Amino acid sequence: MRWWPASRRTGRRGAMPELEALKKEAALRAVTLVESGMRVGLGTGSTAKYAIEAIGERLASGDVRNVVGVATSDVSEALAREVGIPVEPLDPRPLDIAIDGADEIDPELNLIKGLGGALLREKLTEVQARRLVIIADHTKVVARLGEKAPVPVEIARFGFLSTIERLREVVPGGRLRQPGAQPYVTDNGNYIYDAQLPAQFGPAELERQLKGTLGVVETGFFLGMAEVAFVAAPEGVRELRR
Ligand SMILES: O=C(CO)[C@H](O)[C@H](O)COP(=O)(O)O
Repeated sequence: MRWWPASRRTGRRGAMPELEALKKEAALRAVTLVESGMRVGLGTGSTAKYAIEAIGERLASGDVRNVVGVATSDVSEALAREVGIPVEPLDPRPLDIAIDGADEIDPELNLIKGLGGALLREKLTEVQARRLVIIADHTKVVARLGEKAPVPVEIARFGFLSTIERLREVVPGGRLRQPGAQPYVTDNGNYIYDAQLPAQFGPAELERQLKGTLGVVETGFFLGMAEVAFVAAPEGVRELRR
């Protein structure tokens, strides 16, 4: 584990609320790993947004050249284009690096992702990255997954009530994500079921059971995928490795 004192990286803090400033610090640290010519997986969420903006700034200043992004959501693709990052669709070639946020990070760097709704495209993209770099503020670090966040499970719309019944046999607690009158719809046209994790469970076994449930498209468990996490706290940015 390594620390960078906050003052050495960003100097004076502005009026940005503290957590936002921390997310940005983590993002800026990760973006130093982007080099000219790289194909970069662009994550989704309020932390990944800072990384996308910073990559755009590095391209605009000429600090790096010929960087191409592969976006994990429609929102991130739009932002990437806005800040001048050329975007390509995902194809079978490996990505040099992917930079993304997370909802929870355990000591083994297993993750819960998908509270932002992009888990399927994130997993499809990031599994092809030579390095998955996670950026987060310190509130995302937990001793065990499920401490604070549910695990989002993307499910097909067709027959979703039946799928939820089957899911409840695996994880009794949980609910369909429904921010308003209608369920939340992912970029892929699916719904999300936010499953409350039992107190005792093995993430790999639960992932296997969830993936084996008819109607489940993908889960927000990202197990054994992240190489490093840059976690920003008031004391500085910690580098966590498995
Ligand atoms: O997995 C994600 C989106 O699907 C995000 O990376 C995750 O929800 C963290 O988001 P934020 O940086 O806004 O806290």
